[in-house]
Amino acid sequence: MKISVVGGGYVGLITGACLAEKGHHVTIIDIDKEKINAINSARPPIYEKGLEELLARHSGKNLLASTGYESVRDSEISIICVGTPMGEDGSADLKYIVSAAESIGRELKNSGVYHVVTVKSTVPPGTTSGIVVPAVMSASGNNPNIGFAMNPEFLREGIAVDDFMNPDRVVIGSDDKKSGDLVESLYSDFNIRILRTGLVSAEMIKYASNSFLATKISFSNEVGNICKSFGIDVYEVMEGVGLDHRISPYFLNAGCGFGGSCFPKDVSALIHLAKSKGVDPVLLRSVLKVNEVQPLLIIEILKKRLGDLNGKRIAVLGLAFKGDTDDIRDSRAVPAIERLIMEGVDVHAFDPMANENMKAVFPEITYHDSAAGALENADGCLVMTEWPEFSRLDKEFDKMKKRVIIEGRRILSIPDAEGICW
Ligand SMILES: NC(=O)c1ccc[n+]([C@@H]2O[C@H](COP(=O)([O-])OP(=O)(O)OC[C@H]3O[C@@H](n4cnc5c(N)ncnc54)[C@H](O)[C@@H]3O)[C@@H](O)[C@H]2O)c1
Ligand SMILES: O=c1ccn([C@@H]2O[C@H](COP(=O)(O)OP(=O)(O)O[C@H]3O[C@H](CO)[C@@H](O)[C@H](O)[C@H]3O)[C@@H](O)[C@H]2O)c(=O)[nH]1
Repeated sequence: MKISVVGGGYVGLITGACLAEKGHHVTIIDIDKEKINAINSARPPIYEKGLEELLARHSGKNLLASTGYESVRDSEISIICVGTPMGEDGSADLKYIVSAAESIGRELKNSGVYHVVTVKSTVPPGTTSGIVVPAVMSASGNNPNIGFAMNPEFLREGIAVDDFMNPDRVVIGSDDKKSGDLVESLYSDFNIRILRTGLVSAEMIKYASNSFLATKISFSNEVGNICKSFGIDVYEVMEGVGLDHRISPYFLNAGCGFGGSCFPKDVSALIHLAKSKGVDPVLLRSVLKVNEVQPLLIIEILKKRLGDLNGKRIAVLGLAFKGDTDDIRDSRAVPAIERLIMEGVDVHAFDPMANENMKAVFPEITYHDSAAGALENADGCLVMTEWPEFSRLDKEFDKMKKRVIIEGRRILSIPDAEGICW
């Protein structure tokens, strides 16, 4: 099938590359020229396991990239994957969605070929029918050959290719059968459960899924904080809790909280949606509250161990919002470093992949190429990201003045680290 993917970020690029791997002819459209050039030269603009190989196999062949929307006219499906960032009031900002929908609509003017516009971006319920449909229809001169669908994406960064290729489920929302059927045909050889719903349910499933996962994490963190005060190991507790198949063992890892481009943004958007209808989302508000406080707790523990932090040298290991990515969006390291700077700390940071990205946020701190470099002469150390390579650290901590090590993620394998909530 000929497919146009609009937006070549994490979701669009993975979607495009994976659909090319499935044999489709894909054009990725993005307004960012650098990204387009990178994709066309088979250079991944983001780090994602397996992406380089996919681009090497398909770029310039059945995977093309362009800053123009011309390919839409020739495609049977366009998939909107542009960003829906958090607005100032916590709501989802839909300006990129509107502009993408209008551009798609313009290309479909007078086209006699049936085309389905599919929204994959995370959007509030009602967006596809209330914003995308009118924008496309008006720009296309009310072309009757256009259908609409909503196909939320559940991939995780770091293992995005594997998640896209082997999802737990595919959700396809449509208000007419023909549109949904065409999108479903994209997944015909995926051998997984496909759930067909209306447009608004598909949109809401994404928010409810992310909010539930975020709730599991905040719940574990709260239980962890209680456990720590009793000297109980929350990881042992959650192992026991997660053995109940009604709960499952996943997303119960306590620590310094959830970051990333999705959980904080999507929980905030759902809170905003609830309030707009006069519903008070008590639980979701608490999920965010626990998450805001959690990274600051690690600083409190550090203070208990070291006293006044002013002038102290502190190593921060891990800047990415989780392991296996260079993405720092809403990383829990950000509020922690902000607080350290406020306390007058000399911050020495290391991340295997995210140093460069963090330099744009905190140009004033010192970055190192290795954990050992950051730990040299440090008074204390905070571990903020679950990078697997941190589990091999031990002798490196001997470079510190004294081994005062606080973990925000359960990743170290040394006996003398103190956990944030264990
Ligand atoms: N990142 C994830 O893990 C993930 C997973 C599932 C769903 N989502 C959702 O998918 C959507 C995209 O997220 P992302 O992380 O890929 O965002 P991103 O910021 O990495 O990428 C968005 C891309 O869209 C491009 N863009 C913006 N306006 C455009 C336009 N008018 N035409 C063409 N391109 C345009 C930008 O240049 C950018 O490259 C969001 O709604 C997000 O919530 C993200
Ligand atoms: O038990 C856990 C699991 C995760 N995290 C943290 O939660 C955040 C998010 O992790 P993860 O869900 O693995 O990463 P994302 O790539 O943000 O993926 C989430 O957000 C995506 C965007 O919507 C969804 O598609 C995915 O299904 C959803 O897992 C990270 O900071 C993790 O450190 C924990 O603290 N404890």
